Amino acid sequence: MQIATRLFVRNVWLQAVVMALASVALTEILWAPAPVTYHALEWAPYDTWMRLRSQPAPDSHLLLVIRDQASEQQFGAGMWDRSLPARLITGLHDAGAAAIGVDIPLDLPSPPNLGGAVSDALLTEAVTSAGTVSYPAFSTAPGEQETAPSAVPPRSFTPGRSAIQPVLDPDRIARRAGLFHGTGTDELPALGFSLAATFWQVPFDQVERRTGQVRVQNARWPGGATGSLTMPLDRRGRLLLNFAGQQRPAAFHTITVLELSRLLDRKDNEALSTLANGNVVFLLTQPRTQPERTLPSGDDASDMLTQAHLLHTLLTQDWIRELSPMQRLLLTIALCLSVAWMVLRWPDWRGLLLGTGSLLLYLAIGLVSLTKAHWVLPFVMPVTAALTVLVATSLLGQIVATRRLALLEQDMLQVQQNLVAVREALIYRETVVESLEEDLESARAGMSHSASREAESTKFAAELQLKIADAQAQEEATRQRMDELERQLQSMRAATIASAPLGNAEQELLRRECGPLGIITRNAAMLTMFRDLKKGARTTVTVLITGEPGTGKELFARAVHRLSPRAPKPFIAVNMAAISPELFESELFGHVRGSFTGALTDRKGYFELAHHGTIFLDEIGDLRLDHQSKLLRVLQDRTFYRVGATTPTTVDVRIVAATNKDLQRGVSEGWFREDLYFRLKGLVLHLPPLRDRPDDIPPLAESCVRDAAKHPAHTNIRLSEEAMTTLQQQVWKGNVRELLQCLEQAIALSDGPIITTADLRLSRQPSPTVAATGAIPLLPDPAGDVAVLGRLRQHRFDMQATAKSLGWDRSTVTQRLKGLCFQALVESGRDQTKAASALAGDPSLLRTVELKLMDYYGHLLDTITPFTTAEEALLDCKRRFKNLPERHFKSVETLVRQHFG
Ligand SMILES: Nc1ncnc2c1ncn2[C@@H]1O[C@H](COP(=O)(O)OP(=O)(O)OP(=O)(O)O)[C@@H](O)[C@H]1O
Repeated sequence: MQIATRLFVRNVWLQAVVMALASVALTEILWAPAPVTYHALEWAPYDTWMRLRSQPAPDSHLLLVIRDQASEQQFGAGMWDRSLPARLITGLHDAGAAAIGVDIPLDLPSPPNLGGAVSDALLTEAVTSAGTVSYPAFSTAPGEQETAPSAVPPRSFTPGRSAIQPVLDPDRIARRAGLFHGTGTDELPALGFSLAATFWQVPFDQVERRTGQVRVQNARWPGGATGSLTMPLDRRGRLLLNFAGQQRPAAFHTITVLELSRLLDRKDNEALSTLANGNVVFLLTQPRTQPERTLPSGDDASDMLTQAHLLHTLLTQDWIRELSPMQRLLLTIALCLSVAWMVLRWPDWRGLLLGTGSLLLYLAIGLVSLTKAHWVLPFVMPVTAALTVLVATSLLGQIVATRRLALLEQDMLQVQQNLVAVREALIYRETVVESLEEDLESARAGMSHSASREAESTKFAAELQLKIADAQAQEEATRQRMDELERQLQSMRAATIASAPLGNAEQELLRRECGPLGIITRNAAMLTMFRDLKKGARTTVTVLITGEPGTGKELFARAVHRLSPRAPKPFIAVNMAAISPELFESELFGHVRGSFTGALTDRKGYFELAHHGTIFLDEIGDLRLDHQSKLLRVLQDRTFYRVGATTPTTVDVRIVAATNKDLQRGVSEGWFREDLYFRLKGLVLHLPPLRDRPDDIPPLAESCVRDAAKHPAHTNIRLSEEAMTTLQQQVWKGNVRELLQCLEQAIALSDGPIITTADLRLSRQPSPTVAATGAIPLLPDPAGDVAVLGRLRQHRFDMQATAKSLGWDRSTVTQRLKGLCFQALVESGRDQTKAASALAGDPSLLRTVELKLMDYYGHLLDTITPFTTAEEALLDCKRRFKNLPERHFKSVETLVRQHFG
């Protein structure tokens, strides 16, 4: 479960997939109870397009013979005697009609008053002798009896009995027609399809039926060309209709029954041939009866008319295609996936914008594909699922961010624990190496004293050397592991710093707003000040920024300008302390030509250069009193005289001033004019020094290192955790400027990708920890032991790093620490914890020092235990600890005597 959560929290793609699938499933469930609304909305674009598109020309091979008022006046208003259609069919057949469709169900007999069996016989004879007539089979089952293309081998059809029922969608609109209806021996072709096949002269055994399509081989077109064609059907064998015109009979070529009858009466063979020869003729002779179907245009139509639209679609071969359910589902998932990914990838307003943009793009593609390529893309499901995913993913983004942070902290803790364990292992390995080296030294010393056992001693020394090499390799491996863990921890820290939002939402927002202005801070007081700055910037109020050097006064002054409506106009920064007194007026207010020697041309002063913009009067507290009065005038009414000018100049400038002096004190001590002070004191921002906001050190340092990493020379450069701690402990008198300079130097000097404490070169300014704890009363410092201890603490008792920073070899540092440990043990009455804590200074280093101390003392005890007297033991210790500074050997002596005493 834990693993799955971690995987989910860390993998944006996984989150996107889960969100997309969940949203699609949810949307399916939500729409399930409302199929009618769903269908109406889903097909709204298609229906609208069918209604509004420019009307395609009717197919020239399709003629509708319709029953109008004049025909009814002539032949009666109700059902007609079937001898009339019999006559029309024979006439049309004789005129060369390729196929004829009639709307009379021949299965049902005529009523006796309309000719009865005689009329039926006449019509049957006409139909049979024409051989190309299709008519509706009488069926009691209305509606949707279409069948999916089955595995039943294709049957042979002849024109004749056909089905005319359209397919109704759940919203009762007829948008499709099946090509076949019924099953098995009851199966009939749709009348429109039957007529098309007759028109193409396709024997029905040439019709191949497959899932999703019907293919017709050897179709013959007017003019003699032959070929095959494939009709795209849906899974249930239905063809989406491409309706002709306004979906009324008038959309086709038409002639009335009366007109046709008259042509036949007149035996106008030429006119008849023009109308019928080679064409399909639809005879609509029946009075309007129910049921009438609703078409996408909203018009009602008889089933025969719907068949005419099917025939029109087949003859024009202008198919409208739709996706299979699986394709629709995949498309919906793909859209949701892209929306979810964008929202998760950019968890701010950009994600929402891009997500919404993708949705709108999809809708646009859907409309273009329908109207230009005649593909119907799904609409309701993708839109609702994408909207669901947009909202749900935004919420998930927030939850995941919090969870990710919690996991990161958990991981960090784990890595920290590993680091502690590896550090301890390193200390152990260092000690092993050191002890072996001492043993080797001692063995070598022993060799010179007893020449008789020289061979044995040499062998022992060689063995020791091998052991040392092995121990050193292990130490190196442990050190590498530690470096790796430190790097890992470092990157986690960076991630936490970068991603951890501030607890307070308003402050978090302010923190983000600071970023683009170059201001990096997480400090609550600074952020509150930035909020005031933002408000003040919109007005023209004079802003006075105070604070120690390097706290960011100029940065804030620039922010005032950039957040004000004057942002596009100039920002002129003037260092008041740097202007020479003689040129003060000329620099600030400008001069006219010839006003003094060297004034060769007219020149604008800073105030004029800042016209409509902002003038930043830096170091205003350093202004001389006489200059203060000159400045006061311009601050009062924005008017001044150029040097040598007789007319005043007026400017429109926003004034921002800064100083690191206490102007209030200046007023009371008389070196700053009170009236000028009050003039400047519009909005006062006092920037706290860095020591009062240590929480700003990590983000400032991170940002500086991140900027450096953009440079190819420093790719992947990082700050070690230890270096970061050192930075936080440092007193930064020069505030942010000094911190940044220190880091820039460290970046330039660092040898590898990790900036270490040593790279910071902070030795001249020891950390408060060292400074505060450096004076260990037990250790007089004639030989610099305090300084060495300070350096050891600075490098967290890492011998190698300390030695490197001091420019010594490691064993010298080891001997110093060993001596210090023995001395501390003596002073603490052999209380190891007390001694270790006196040396560690910082509680976080206690464990490391304790381990070292225990090892050193243990080794001493191991050395002396085999002896029976202190003198004998000391003799051996002299040899074994010969590199220990003499002053520390005294402590060894004391410890040995205490042991035997
Ligand atoms: N909050 C901050 N975020 C990022 N950079 C900062 C911040 N504060 C100061 N700096 C940087 O520190 C340096 C000094 O800042 P700035 O010149 O604004 O300080 P100042 O108070 O005007 O100094 P001085 O009083 O010496 O003129 C600049 O490089 C500035 O970009």
